[in-house]
Amino acid sequence: MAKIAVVGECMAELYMQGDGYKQTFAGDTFNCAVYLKRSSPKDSVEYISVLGKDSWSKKMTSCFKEHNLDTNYLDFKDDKTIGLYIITTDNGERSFSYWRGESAAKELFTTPVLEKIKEDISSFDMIYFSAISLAIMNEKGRNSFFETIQKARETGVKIVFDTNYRPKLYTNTQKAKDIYNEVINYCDIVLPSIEDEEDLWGVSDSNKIIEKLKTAGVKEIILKAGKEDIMYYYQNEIKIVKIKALENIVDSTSAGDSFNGAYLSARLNGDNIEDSILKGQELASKVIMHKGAIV
Ligand SMILES: Nc1ncnc2c1ncn2[C@@H]1O[C@H](COP(=O)(O)OP(=O)(O)O)[C@@H](O)[C@H]1O
Ligand SMILES: O=C(O)C(=O)C[C@H](O)[C@H](O)COP(=O)(O)O
Repeated sequence: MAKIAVVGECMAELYMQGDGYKQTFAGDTFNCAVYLKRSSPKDSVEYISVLGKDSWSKKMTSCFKEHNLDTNYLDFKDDKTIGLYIITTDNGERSFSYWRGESAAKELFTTPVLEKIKEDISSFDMIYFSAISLAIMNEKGRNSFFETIQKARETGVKIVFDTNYRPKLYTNTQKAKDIYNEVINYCDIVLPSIEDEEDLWGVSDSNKIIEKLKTAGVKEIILKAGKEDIMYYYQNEIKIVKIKALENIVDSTSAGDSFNGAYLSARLNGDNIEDSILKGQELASKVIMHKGAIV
């Protein structure tokens, strides 16, 4: 049984259904955690976050449990709550509006449970987080987090990063670049997407994107590119996996997160890179044919 720690923020999610809105819970790291757990139910997937003590935070905790996520390192802040986002789609391509000002998750890696996390962190096989997890943390939390993953990595824990770039979470682009440039030095596996790289760096050359991560010491890189073929780097080779492009998708929300969940589950269970990419692709192809992050 593998043990995976997933660090980040889950929010209330709203999307149009019929004449009104359907409310669920979602957030990039949570989405990956759910799909990872579904893909390998025997593995333990621990969702690490900070919630409030209000009724919405309680509903969210129940939702984590319904998805069979472990919740041993959740913390709960007085006078805080959870964030909210609404999905809008245009020909299936999603965009988001956010309300996350009072979100307790901004306190990640600053609350009392941090001591327990630090003590236990080397018992995990893998730690997964995203650029969104890093962007919502305050400076103190991010520094504690970086210290924790560096120590964990020294004991053999695999560190996995999804580059999900959300400009609204930064006061300026340079801050996002600085965080990215630091964190890639601490990672074993990075799961970027061409769209994020273009948005943050203005770079769409796949070889350049891979070269930069490789130079930082990343050993496994899977470059997602929507409906385009996937380029990967592993054991000093760069290769391409062909994918079947789908037209007329319903909602691209969570394409990357579901891909990551199925991919990592396959890797943890001994599949090779190409088979794991195909499993990620297969799941993402189903998810984008439905509304919402969790289908
Ligand atoms: N239109 C599509 N047709 C087929 N597969 C897709 C399509 N859109 C996304 N995918 C799958 O989902 C993965 C992640 O999509 P992408 O849009 O690159 O990530 P993100 O959601 O992080 O922006 C892709 O690598 C691919 O496997
Ligand atoms: O944007 C955020 O802060 C969220 O967490 C909301 C969404 O659930 C994810 O962004 C979906 O992620 P993708 O897999 O890239 O579509």
